[in-house]
Amino acid sequence: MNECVLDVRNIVKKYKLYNSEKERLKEAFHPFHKSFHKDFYALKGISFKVNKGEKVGIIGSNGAGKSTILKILTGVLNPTEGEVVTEGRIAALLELGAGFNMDYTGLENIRLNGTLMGCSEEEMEIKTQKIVEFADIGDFISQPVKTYSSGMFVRLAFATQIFSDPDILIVDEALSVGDIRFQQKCYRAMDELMENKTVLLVTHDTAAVTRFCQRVIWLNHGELVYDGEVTEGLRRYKEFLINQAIEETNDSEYQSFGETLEQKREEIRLNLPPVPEGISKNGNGKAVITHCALMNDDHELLEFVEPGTWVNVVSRIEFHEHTARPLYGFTLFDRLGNVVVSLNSETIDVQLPPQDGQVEYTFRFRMPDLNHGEYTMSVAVANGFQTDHVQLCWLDDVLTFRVMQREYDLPGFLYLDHGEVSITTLKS
Ligand SMILES: Nc1ncnc2c1ncn2[C@@H]1O[C@H](COP(=O)(O)OP(=O)(O)OP(=O)(O)O)[C@@H](O)[C@H]1O
Repeated sequence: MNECVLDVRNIVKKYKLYNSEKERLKEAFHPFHKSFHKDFYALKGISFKVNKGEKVGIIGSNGAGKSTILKILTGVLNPTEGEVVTEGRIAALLELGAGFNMDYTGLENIRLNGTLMGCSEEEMEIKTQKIVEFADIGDFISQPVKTYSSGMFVRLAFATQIFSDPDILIVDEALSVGDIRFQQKCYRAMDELMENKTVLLVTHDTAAVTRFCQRVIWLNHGELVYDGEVTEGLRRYKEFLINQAIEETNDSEYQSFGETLEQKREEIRLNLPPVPEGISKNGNGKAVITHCALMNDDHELLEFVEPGTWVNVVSRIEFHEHTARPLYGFTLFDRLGNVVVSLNSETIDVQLPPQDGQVEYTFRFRMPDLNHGEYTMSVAVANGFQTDHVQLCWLDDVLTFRVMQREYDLPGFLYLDHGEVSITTLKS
C-alpha cells in the first residue's frame, strides 16, 4: 500500500514586481490604493504527491520555480494559494543556511539541532559522534561556523540533516558545493540511511537524478511539465534544453562560420567541449584536435567513471591535408603520471579510412577495473602504422576523470573485486 507523505495541492506563488523602490512606496501610501506593480507568478498551480520511500528528482532551468517550491515545502515561504500536507519530519539542505547559528561552533550547532529535535543526552552523544565523523572537517568542528568555507559548511549541514533521522530529506544544489568524493559519500549515505524514507533531490545535474531517483518532476516557468519515469523525463528535458539553446542563438552567426543549423543542433546534442586553452600540444600540426570529451553512451560528459562501464573518447579533428592512414588513440595516466594503458585504432584492429577535412572520431572502450583516484588521458591522432607513424596532433592530459572510492583501500593500479577461492582439504 502506497503511503502518501507529501501532498502538494495547487500551489501558486505570486510576487509583486515594482519598477523601482519609489513605485513600491507610492503604492504603499496611495490614498486610494492605486496599484503600481505587475504580478509575477513564480508557481502557477503545482500539484503532486510523493509516497513514502520515493526518491524524486526535481529539475528545471534557471528561474523555473524549484527553489520557490522547496521553500514552500519547508515552510520558509508561504504560498499565495494552495496548501502542502506533510507526514513526518522534513529535513532540508537548502543553499541558504541549514538552521545554523553562525556564531556557534560546529559542535554547538550539532547540540542545538539535537535539542530542537528533543534528543536525550545519550542519543545526542551517539549522534554527535556520527555527525563529526561523517563531516570530517577536523579541528574546524570546534570553530564558529562563520569561519567555515562553503564546502565545510555543506559537510556539516548534510551530516547534521541526514543523522537527524528525517522522514523526508530535501537536498538542493547545496550539495554541489562539496568536492566530488564528499558528494559520492553523501549519495552512499542516502542509499543506506534513507532507503525506506523519502528524498527530494533538486538539481541541474541529470546524472545525479539517473543515479539516485526513480521519478522526476520537471518544472518550467512555474508549471509542472512532466512527472514520471526518469529516462523519459530526462530525454524530454534534454531535448527541450537543446531546442532552447538553438532558439537563443542567432542563426546567421552560425552560418557565418559555415555551420548549418543542423550541425549546430548535433553539436549541442553531443555537448562536445572545445579543447581548453593551455593544453600542451605536440605533432606536426597537419591535423588539429579542436574538441575532445569523455562521455558515456548517453553523450553525457563524465567527471567520474565507474570502472567496468563503457565510455567514449570523442574528438573533433580538422585534417589540414589528406591523411592516408589515420591512427586515433589515447594514453591513460594515473595521478603520478604513470602510464596505465595505451590504445589506438590499430591495436583494436580498426583501420580508419583516408581522411581530410573535419571529422569526429569516437573511441569506445570498457574502462578497466581501476583503483580509486584521479586519472588523465592524452589523446592523439597520427598518420601511419603503430610501429611507424608521424604524429599529427597529441594533446597532453586533455581529459581528466576520477574513479570513486572502492570498498577497501588497497594499493595498485587495478582493483579487482571478483575471483574465486577454492579449498582443497589435505589429509595428513
Ligand atoms: N522575492 C522574489 N520577488 C520576485 N520574484 C522572485 C522572488 N523570488 C524568486 N522570484 C522569481 O521567481 C522565479 C522562480 O525562482 P526560483 O528561484 O524558484 O527558480 P529556480 O528554479 O530555483 O532557479 P535556479 O535554478 O536559478 O535556482 C524566478 O523568475 C525568480 O526571479
